[in-house]
Amino acid sequence: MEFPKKIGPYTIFGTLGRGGFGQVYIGREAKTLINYALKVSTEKDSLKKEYKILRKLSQLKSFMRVYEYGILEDFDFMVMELLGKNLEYKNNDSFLSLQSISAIGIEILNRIEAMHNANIIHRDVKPSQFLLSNDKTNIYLVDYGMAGYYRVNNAHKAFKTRCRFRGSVTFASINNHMGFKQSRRDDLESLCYSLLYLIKGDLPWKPDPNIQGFKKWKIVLNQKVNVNHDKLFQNIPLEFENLLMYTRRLLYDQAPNYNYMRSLLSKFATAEKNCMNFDWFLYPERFNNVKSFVISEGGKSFLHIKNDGAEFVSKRREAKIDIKIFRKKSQSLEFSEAIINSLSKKSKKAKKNKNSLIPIDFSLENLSDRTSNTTKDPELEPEDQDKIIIKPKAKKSKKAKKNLDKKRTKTYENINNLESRAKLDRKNRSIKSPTVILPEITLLSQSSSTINNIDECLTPKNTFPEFLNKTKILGARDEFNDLMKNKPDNNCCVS
Ligand SMILES: Nc1ncnc2c1ncn2[C@@H]1O[C@H](COP(=O)(O)OP(=O)(O)OP(=O)(O)O)[C@@H](O)[C@H]1O
Repeated sequence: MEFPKKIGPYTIFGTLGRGGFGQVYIGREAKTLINYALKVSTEKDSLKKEYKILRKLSQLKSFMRVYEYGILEDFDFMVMELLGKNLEYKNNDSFLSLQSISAIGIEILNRIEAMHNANIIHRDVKPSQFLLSNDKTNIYLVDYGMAGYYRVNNAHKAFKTRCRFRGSVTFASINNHMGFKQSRRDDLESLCYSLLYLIKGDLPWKPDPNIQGFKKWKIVLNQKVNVNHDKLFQNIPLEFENLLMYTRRLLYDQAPNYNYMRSLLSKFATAEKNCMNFDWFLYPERFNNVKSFVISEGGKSFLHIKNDGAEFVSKRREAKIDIKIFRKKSQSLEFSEAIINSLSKKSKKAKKNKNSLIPIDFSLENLSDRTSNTTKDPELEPEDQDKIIIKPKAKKSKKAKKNLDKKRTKTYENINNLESRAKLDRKNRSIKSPTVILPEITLLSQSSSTINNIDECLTPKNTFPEFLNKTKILGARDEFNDLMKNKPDNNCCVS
């Protein structure tokens, strides 16, 4: 696979993913030897909006850090924290357990809630956007290429019909298929399809690869609407059906009850710490294809040890570690706990300059370097973050620093000050979503009709524009149907 050898000061040595809007490469910063994920697009300015949104979100806990945006002659690029593998099933992957999937659902729900509280909707939620953190204790939601603001100046954006489809057809909400403007509910419906995919390993609706655009969306819409629910949720706990029905019944600008959704999922994620429900910690033997390890020394220098048969070879220098003990432990839950404990003590240890040992899958796809976490302090104020962009860890002479800065400003334009983040941050803090504690739904039968009488929303329905515009919506649906009959394959923007 061809890829550019160098982007700005980054040496590219692999591809992490390919999507509709460009490529994501793995690159190493020459001076600091820190690995990053670099998203590249040949379409001018196409990454700018995503970068701005990521700058805002990266101030929040458990969101990917983004470091800089560069403009080169042929393409734009964005430098991000390098994360682990995504949760889309590959050929030989064994399916995750219900316990693990529920925990993943809770994690992503937490990310979505935090994002919604920051006035942002994702509009492309799917398992390939769920990425493991480097220590595998956390799940991140990535790719904000389709994201946008659903609320501006504390007012929800107006409802609209005949909108362009956005997102991925398999995981899109029905309202998205219908051409209705997306809001918080659409992210949550897509989350439900993602969880269903993780449970079943597949979804029954299939876009035909030979059919593109408008027609593709029409066909999948029909499949989604007409799917037999008993079959769809066969052998799956009722809570997952409730979850989907709840998100489908949310109104356009209704504040979702994230607590209710979490309560449904938490029935299956029983371990005290959410990450302890993950299969890679519960059943490490299923995931023991770990080929190498990264050892951090006080958060500064790193050793890569390759598992070369029985021999362990350090890439840079010899490691003084009893690998046998480590391997033995890695097969057990005890080891998982050890990781988590070591992580919680990580910052203290870094200060004391003691060694910590973290296993990392060394395949290119999963390759990650914990140093990428150390470039920025997530606890810093956004203003301070700006000041230390790609700040090398190693101490440099003043002259060397000056030369490096000069070189960078020549190569690409840094646009980190595109907006006043401090202002946005203040706004964020003042907006809090209402929390509605609801009684848990107890269902007697598998039929979806049983949940029809339950009203999770305390806000009267007739205050929602969708209700007021019911006639308009029905009209739009008819219009949409007519359009689908007559229109050729265009008016689409999605994969
Ligand atoms: N920070 C990262 N660290 C590691 N891998 C990443 C990172 N960001 C993205 N990837 C990998 O690259 C893939 C594609 O990235 P992304 O979704 O951002 O690109 P895209 O062009 O918008 O894709 P799509 O069209 O599928 O939505 C992801 O599924 C993930 O596997």
